[in-house]
Amino acid sequence: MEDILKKITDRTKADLMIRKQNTSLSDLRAMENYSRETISFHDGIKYGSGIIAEHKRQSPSKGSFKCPASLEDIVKGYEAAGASAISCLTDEPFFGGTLKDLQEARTHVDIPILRKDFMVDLYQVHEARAYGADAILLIAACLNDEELITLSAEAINLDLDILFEVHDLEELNRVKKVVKDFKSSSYVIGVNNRDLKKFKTDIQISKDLLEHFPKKALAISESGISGPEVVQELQDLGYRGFLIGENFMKTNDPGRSCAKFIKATTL
Ligand SMILES: O=C(O)c1ccccc1NCC(=O)[C@H](O)[C@H](O)COP(=O)(O)O
Repeated sequence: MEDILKKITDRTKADLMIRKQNTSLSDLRAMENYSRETISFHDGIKYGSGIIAEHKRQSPSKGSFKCPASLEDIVKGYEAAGASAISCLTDEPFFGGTLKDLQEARTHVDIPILRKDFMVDLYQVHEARAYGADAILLIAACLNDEELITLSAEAINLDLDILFEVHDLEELNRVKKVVKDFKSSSYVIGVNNRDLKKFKTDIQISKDLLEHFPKKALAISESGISGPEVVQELQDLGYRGFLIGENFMKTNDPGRSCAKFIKATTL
């Protein structure tokens, strides 16, 4: 596991001990969103613009984005722009997000929402459900094979879609072993273009890995997508989804930036 991921997941595990003491599983199950009907993240991407627009206040690589817009304006703006889904960061120490952000976003939009966090424990899958997510992120680099299987089974059980994230062929092969036993053919695999050691992004990683994808997977490219021409290039290769944060959050009006971006990808 890369150092920054270890740092983040160590902190996540420590924070989880406190959250579990404060809020039991039955408290989570009693929350209103826990029993709502989820919206398909997979279908939202497959049949929409493919843009997964991210709400993130800060990141380890870029620091604070100092975006003056409110969460409400941002997520409503993303939906109005034609985003297929929203990615909502809920990690607080490194990304400045909260579960309350997820819960609030849910009240403002009707498109699917991905809980963007570092999932290492079944409890977090229940949190995602309780706070209004439709999908969770499972990062192969943070999980061993058994954990990947256990967390994905729980997500499916709770009607949550899964975005499996990989950085290289070895991780992709591990995810392929997990999804081959899935009854449903609707699974989503994302390639993260960010090198977590150097914090540099390179879309060549997406280009190189696509030929190794399982045929039925919906392919997503994540991070460092700098403009509509990159989306076009990756779309031509077979990518269907594009997870974009910085490009929108570094502007004063992320919704407007997203609208311009989506318009330019469909010209
Ligand atoms: O963004 C980071 O610095 C980062 C560092 C360590 C782990 C994950 C990190 N980012 C999470 C993401 O995957 C991105 O927020 C997402 O793909 C959007 O990327 P971008 O469009 O480059 O903001």
